Amino acid sequence: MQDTSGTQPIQTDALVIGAGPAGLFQVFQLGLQGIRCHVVDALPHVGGQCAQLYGDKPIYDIPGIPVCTGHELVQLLQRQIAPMDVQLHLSQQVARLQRMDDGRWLAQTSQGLELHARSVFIAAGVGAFVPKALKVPGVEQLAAGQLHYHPANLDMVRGRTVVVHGGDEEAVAAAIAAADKAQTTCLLYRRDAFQASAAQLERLQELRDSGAIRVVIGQITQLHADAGQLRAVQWMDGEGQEHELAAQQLVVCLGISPRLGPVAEWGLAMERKQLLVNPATQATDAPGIYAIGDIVSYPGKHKLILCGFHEATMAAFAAAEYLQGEKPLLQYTTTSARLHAILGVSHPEA
Ligand SMILES: Cc1cc2nc3c(=O)[nH]c(=O)nc-3n(C[C@H](O)[C@H](O)[C@H](O)COP(=O)(O)OP(=O)(O)OC[C@H]3O[C@@H](n4cnc5c(N)ncnc54)[C@H](O)[C@@H]3O)c2cc1C
Repeated sequence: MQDTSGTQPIQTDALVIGAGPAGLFQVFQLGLQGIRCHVVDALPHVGGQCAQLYGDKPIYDIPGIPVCTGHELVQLLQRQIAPMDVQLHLSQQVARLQRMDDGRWLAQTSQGLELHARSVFIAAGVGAFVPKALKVPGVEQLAAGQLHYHPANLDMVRGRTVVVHGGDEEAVAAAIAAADKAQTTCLLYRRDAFQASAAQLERLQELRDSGAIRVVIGQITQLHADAGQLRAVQWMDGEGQEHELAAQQLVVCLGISPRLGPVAEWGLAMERKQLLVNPATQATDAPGIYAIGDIVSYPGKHKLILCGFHEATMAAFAAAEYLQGEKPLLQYTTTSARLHAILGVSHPEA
C-alpha cells in the first residue's frame, strides 16, 4: 500500500470513499475481479471505527476469528489487501462528487486532489472522522504549518516552543512525544485530570517532575501571530485571569468525531442519513456508484462488520459487470489459477 498525492487528476476504474473495514474489504473484492482502485479517507490511518473508536477492544463476531481487537482486525485486512496494490490518500475528505460528461465521476478532496473514476464505492460509515476545531480569535491569521490537529507525527515541533492542547490519550501522547523534540513543551487543558493509560500518565508525571513538560490548567481564549507566525497562546485560568504562553507550534487534540458531511450533498437517494441501495448489487440510484457498510440502508440491513464484507462482495460482482461489460464468473480462491496470480500465491498446477 502506498500513500500518494499529486496535482494531475488521477484516472481510475474504481474509487473507494472510506477505509473502514467495509472499504478495505471492498479493495480486496475489487482486486479479485481484476479492478484496481484508489481509496480516500479523512483519517490519517485506515480502519474507520475499528481503529478510531475501539482499537484495543475485542471483537467476537468476525467469521473464523473467535476474537481480535479492532487494531488486529485492521492489520489482518491490510495484510489481506497487500497484493491488490491499492493507492491510499489519507487525511483528506472527499468533498465533491459529480458526474462528468463522459459518464465517469469527478471526486475532489479537501486537499485539492482530483480523481476521475469509472465507478465509486461509498464506504463512508457513520461519516468522515474529522477533528474538533479550535474556535478562538486568531486561528484564521495563522499561516499553514503551525496549527496541527491530531498529527500523525511531531517532526514539525523539533527545536520549537510547542503548546499541546487537550486532555485525552492522544493529547498526552503528543505532549510526551513533543517533549523529546521541542525546545519547550506545554500541555494545556481545562482540568488537571488526563484520560490516558496508566503507563502514559506515569510518563507524563515523570516529564512534569523533570520540567520537560509544563502543565497549564486553563482554556485557550485567543491566538497571537505576527505576520501569520504564531507568537503566543492566550489562556484564561480558573479565576478568569488572562495569561500569555509563548508558542511557535500549536497541537490540538480535542477529539475526532464522525460527520456525515458532504455525502448528503451528492444528490444520491437517502433515507434517515443513509444511502438507499439495491441489496442485490449495492447500487445506489446513480450509475456506477455503489455503497456499502454502515452508510447504507435496505430492508433487513444490520450495521455489522460482516454485513459490510458481504456487501463489498456483492458490489464488486455488480461493478465488474458494469465495468467489464459481462457477468463475472464465480471463481474460488482455493482453486482458481487466475485468482492465485492476482494474490501472488503459487498455483498447484503451475
Ligand atoms: C464501540 C463499537 C463497537 C463495535 N463492535 C462491533 C462488533 O463487535 N462487531 C461488529 O460487527 N461491529 C461492531 N461495531 C460496528 C462496526 O464498527 C461498524 O459496523 C463498521 O466499522 C462499519 O464499517 P464501515 O467501513 O462501513 O464504516 P466506518 O468504520 O465508519 O469507516 C468509514 C470511514 O469512511 C471515512 N469517510 C466518511 N466519509 C468520508 C469522506 N467524505 N471522505 C473521506 N473519508 C470519509 C471515515 O473517516 C471512516 O474512516 C462497533 C462499533 C462501535 C462504535
